[in-house]
Amino acid sequence: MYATEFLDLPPLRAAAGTVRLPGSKSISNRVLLLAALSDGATLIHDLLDSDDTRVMITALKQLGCAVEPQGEALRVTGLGGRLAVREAQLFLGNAGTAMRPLAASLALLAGLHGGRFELGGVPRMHERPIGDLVDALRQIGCQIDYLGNEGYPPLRLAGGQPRVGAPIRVRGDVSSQFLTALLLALPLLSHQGELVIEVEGELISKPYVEITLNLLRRFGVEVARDGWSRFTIPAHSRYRSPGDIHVEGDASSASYFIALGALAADAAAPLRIEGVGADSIQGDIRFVEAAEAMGAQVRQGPNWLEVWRGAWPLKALDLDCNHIPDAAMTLAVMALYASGPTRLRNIASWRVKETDRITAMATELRKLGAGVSEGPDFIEVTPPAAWQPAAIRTYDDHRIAMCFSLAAFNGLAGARPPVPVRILDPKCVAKTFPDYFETLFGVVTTDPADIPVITIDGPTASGKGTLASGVAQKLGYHLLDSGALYRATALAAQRAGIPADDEARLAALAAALPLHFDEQGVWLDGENVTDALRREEVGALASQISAHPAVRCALTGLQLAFRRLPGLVADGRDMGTVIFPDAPLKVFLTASAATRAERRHKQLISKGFSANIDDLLQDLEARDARDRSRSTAPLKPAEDAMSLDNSALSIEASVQQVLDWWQQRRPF
Ligand SMILES: Nc1ncnc2c1ncn2[C@@H]1O[C@H](COP(=O)(O)OP(=O)(O)OP(=O)(O)O)[C@@H](O)[C@H]1O
Ligand SMILES: Nc1ccn([C@@H]2O[C@H](COP(=O)(O)O)[C@@H](O)[C@H]2O)c(=O)n1
Repeated sequence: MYATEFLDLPPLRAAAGTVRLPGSKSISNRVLLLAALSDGATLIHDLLDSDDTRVMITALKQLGCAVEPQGEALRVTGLGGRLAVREAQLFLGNAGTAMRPLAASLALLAGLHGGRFELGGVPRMHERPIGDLVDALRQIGCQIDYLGNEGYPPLRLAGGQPRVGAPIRVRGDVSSQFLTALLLALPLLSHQGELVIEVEGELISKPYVEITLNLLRRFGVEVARDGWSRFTIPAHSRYRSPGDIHVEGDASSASYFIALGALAADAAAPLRIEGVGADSIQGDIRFVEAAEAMGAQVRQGPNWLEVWRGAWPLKALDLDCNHIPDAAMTLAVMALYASGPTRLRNIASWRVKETDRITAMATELRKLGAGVSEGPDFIEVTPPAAWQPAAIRTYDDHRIAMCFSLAAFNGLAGARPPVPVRILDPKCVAKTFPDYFETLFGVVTTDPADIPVITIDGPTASGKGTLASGVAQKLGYHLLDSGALYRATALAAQRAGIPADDEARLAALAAALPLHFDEQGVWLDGENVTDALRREEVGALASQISAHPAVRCALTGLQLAFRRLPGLVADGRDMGTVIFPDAPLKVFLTASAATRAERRHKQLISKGFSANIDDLLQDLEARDARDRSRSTAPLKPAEDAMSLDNSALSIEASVQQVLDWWQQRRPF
């Protein structure tokens, strides 16, 4: 997951490959609760692992429910409609799919068995209405108090005497989650008799209620429905665990990849999406129809989709989106690529989601140059006449972050030059799709020249690696320690007994190095050589063999391959001059020889190597002299490099300086 302050997406061009979707959030949290209310154990497969499911799991554990991993699945041992814990304070983050159903279930359980529960979340959760649900629960005798503002969480659920009686009336035109919460919880009271729920107003987001009914059925509760206005829970309904249950992929998350296929995949190599398809029980699967109406070509199987570009530009749309409220946000970004204005109607629920999504989408789309008009329940988007680079605010709303990533394809819509897109606070995607951006980068391609590179060159022990790693971490970029490639060649040569002057054999060795990098370090032929590479004699040998042009040539392709999305920070001697001469920021890092010898001394001692500071000083000066004087790719600043002497600068200050320079070069 990108836990950076922002993530810059360079202009993207094409998409192909296969995406495996994470589990559906709506299904995951409903299944967790139903499993917890049932008798016996339920083994849940393919559950979504995200912020919203984590708060639900934590809450269930606090309530005394056993939730344990079993292989790749999660085993939930239900409480059988009883209370194991009578008092708890539950933090539910910003998860509406946890807050509403837990509020209903715990209000009933607290009344039936005696209990006291407080439910709260992040500040935005305390701005999301829950009054209609509370009013419905009070009709049957639940005792619920508002601990903050009337009509909003946090809530206290304590006491009361829930009783079956007249039909329970609930509003259906603000959020369908109120009805879902009642449907999931009321079987707890059905030992007293049949329960009837009557919906006031036009029920919105009906497909989500269908998911609820479908899952209740899987857990043994058959709800009868009369249109969308009257629901009957039979007397003596009991939650029965189905034993095993599979969570299908998230259809709302599929929308970003369906859109991606429509924008940037070719018929010869469609984008394949696995986890949802024609058999999906999620309403957002109907996003497929909307995407097709805009021009997408789609082939589907029971649990997969293949999507590629059909009409181009996309066709403008005027659509009632009440049935796909979440996925419809993706349409608003697809609208940037349409032939005219696209109007999305009947989306008033956007205003009470993670943020006021109508206002947020309008504000951010305008930043890209789109014309946008909005009303209480609609948004109309006119594609930009001139695209602008934009830093997209995400409002702690995962869907805003994910759908705006699609704006990075503006080059396909004729933006000249194509503009990058900055996604602020990209980690908000953790709510439903923690590795969304990694998944995206796995199936998109761009012109390598569009992938930004920051080069950091300089003499031995000036702090290049430390600086490069600090900058890469802040930007979420990949890291290339090119010295490690020369050191690995040196180590392999030492082990193979190849002399330092045998250029041909050394080059052949370098060209076929069985080298692999991961979070644990550098692996040579399956052995972790991270520490071995740092030995001084390996560095000295690396300096000798790196003077051979054939060795340098053999390692060039490997270095270029590090230029991957979303960007690269590369350190070495010739990063800015030879390997990445087009890098938009080049830094030449220096420090006095004495300072560098002292730092290297400390570094070696801390790794358990013995070292003498005078010898180190001599060695590093000799190494620098050789690196500077060789004929191929000598150590020198690129003409357009920024010089940084960090002799008296802390690591943090050095990193900040480079980030400041980088920021000045960015168009945001
Ligand atoms: N600004 C700084 N202030 C103090 N110490 C630093 C600073 N920058 C780096 N160091 C320390 O100096 C040592 C050498 O740094 P580093 O390994 O990053 O240098 P390098 O230039 O990459 O070396 P090499 O030439 O071997 O690749 C490390 O122990 C690091 O923590
Ligand atoms: N781009 C590069 C990087 C390194 N070298 C040579 O390798 C030696 C070891 O590098 P470290 O950065 O790990 O110390 C170095 O002395 C250089 O001779 C290079 O030539 N080009």
